[in-house]
Amino acid sequence: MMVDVDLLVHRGPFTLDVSVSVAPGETLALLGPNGSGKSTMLAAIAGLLTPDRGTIVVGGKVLTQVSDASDASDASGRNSQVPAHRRRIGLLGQDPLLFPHLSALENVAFGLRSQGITASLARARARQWIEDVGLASFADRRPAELSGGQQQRIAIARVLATEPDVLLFDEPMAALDVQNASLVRTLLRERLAERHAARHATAAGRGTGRSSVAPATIVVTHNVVDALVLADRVAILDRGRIIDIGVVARVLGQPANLFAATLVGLNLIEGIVETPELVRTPDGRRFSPENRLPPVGTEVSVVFPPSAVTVSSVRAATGATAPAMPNSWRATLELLEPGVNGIRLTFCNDTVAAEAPPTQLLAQQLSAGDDVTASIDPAAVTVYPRQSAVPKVPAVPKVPAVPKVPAVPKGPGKALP
Ligand SMILES: Nc1ncnc2c1ncn2[C@@H]1O[C@H](COP(=O)(O)OP(=O)(O)OP(=O)(O)O)[C@@H](O)[C@H]1O
Repeated sequence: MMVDVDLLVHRGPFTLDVSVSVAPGETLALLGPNGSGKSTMLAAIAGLLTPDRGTIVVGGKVLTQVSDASDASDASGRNSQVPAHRRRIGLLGQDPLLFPHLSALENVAFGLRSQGITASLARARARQWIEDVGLASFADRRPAELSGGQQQRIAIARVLATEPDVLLFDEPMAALDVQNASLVRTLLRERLAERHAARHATAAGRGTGRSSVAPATIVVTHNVVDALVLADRVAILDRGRIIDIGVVARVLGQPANLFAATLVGLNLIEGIVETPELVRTPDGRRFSPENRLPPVGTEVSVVFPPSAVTVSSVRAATGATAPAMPNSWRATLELLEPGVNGIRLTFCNDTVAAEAPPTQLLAQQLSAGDDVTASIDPAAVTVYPRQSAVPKVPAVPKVPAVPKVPAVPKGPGKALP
């Protein structure tokens, strides 16, 4: 179902101030630095905390309405807060939080039972869901007899079985090793695609019949792979505000802020087009990329990979004066650390990073504290107009698409480790 969120939350000196809508069947990945307010936003949507002001509307039904700093349940009747357990919102964090004394099957059936479904029907549906997450032969085990990845898959079955109107995932893969994270991610993608195929549950004869509209999904993550695999749109949250939102390819493919750029392994500097061939940055760097530039005067983002930056010792440079050429600048090496494709170099008072093969650094005997000339390959520089404000991109209902080849085997005897 469509979820519309407009929130103001104060937590000590921190303020969350966000407004976002997610369409039925759409998955929004929420990315942002530590402490930017991602979990606070989910907690408010789930009804676990009352905002200082704002509204949360799901499928046209008002779940939270707080018009000022007064208590949400005040006597005036203007404000309202539907309790968390009556929200039809499925919340899954990095901890599966299964009941330890119940079997996997009973855990999944529990949520259905609490919706008033009879014991036998709840067990039948729970068994089907456990099959769907590839753990049919583990149905009678208790959580302590399951691996972390298996427990998380049972938790996914539990949350999906109740057919919530909104799904909230708070770093669901964060506690898993790489292999299990990949399995759970694939499983989530497939099960979400199924959920998003409208009326899937009803057509399959195991839905409650109430949920003919696909849920809106929000996934909080620090992992760019989660966004690429699961999301239709990405929102970047920074210090309690959404600083960018849009389709995954734009927000992560043409990053408009340092956080998104760093996440996808790129440098980003902001500048202004000074001449048809030249961009100048506020700190005086000049870039002359090979590609055509936007019109003179346009504020732009200059983006390039660390591997496109080469450094040479100023000691070794001939006639070493301040570099006058575009695409190069003086810097002081701060840190040398292992990188993805070599040694990663960072510089004093600079957000730019470089990456160089160890042999190149050894040949120059470079170490922290050395003054260097950094040069950039102009062919590797991308320049595009700067995103000045959060773009108004409407939530777009997703076209249902169920993957043809399930990556997670189903049914007894095919359970994954
Ligand atoms: N229970 C609380 N009481 C007071 N302040 C809190 C509470 N929980 C979180 N905060 C503060 O609210 C701000 C946002 O925290 P939140 O957990 O929402 O961020 P986050 O983006 O989810 O961070 P992370 O990526 O580290 O999980 C932080 O400044 C944090 O210190």
